[in-house]
Amino acid sequence: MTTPFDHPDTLYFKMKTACADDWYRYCHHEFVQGIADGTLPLDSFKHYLQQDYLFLIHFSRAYALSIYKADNLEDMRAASASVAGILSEMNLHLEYCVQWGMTEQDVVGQPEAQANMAYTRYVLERGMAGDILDLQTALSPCSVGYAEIGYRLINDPATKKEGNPYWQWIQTYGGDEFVQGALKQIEAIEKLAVSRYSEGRLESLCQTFKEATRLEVGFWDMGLNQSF
Ligand SMILES: Cc1ncc(CO)c(N)n1
Repeated sequence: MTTPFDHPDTLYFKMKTACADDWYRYCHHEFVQGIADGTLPLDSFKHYLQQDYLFLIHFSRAYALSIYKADNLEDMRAASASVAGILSEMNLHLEYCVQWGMTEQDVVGQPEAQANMAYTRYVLERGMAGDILDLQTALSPCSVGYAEIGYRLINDPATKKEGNPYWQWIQTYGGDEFVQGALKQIEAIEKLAVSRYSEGRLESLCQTFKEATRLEVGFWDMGLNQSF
């Protein structure tokens, strides 16, 4: 399947293909398959979604750091729109939680799973220790990966649509708004690369991208196993 995310001459594509095996494990994880065919145990999804709510709180902090680290006002505005996008993505989670009789207070009162803490703090650390390109690289497996997954599931005829309890999730991440946000993220990296990329940085950037991708795999595992 050709996707809007795969332009071979982008830095994003270079970093993704440098960790192709990990990327495949992320995008084709058993958890994702269970969402696609509706067979994922509901308790795994509930655990995942509550953890993801906590994830998005820290993830929006990391995106907020990209406002601080931006090179110019235009990039600050774009980063600010991304923060707003994440804070509205959280509404999906709350809608599901309300159906399960949970309030926002119940969700934010949950302990944070280790896989969750590892991922969000890793991204924040890359952003604090590095520059804006390191930070945007650490953020990208999250924002682009979910769009790639959602886009594939929406367009795959094998995906169960009717009666799939996870269809709303698929629609959120495969929907136009999220996909456009992901394309903006790829563009943002391209734009930063003009002034900040040199070949000497490639290895370290690929490492950051790969670690974030592996942490995404760990996040699905955490959901599936309902672990803390
Ligand atoms: C763990 C994780 N990765 C990516 C996204 C997409 O924003 C999300 N909601 N959660």
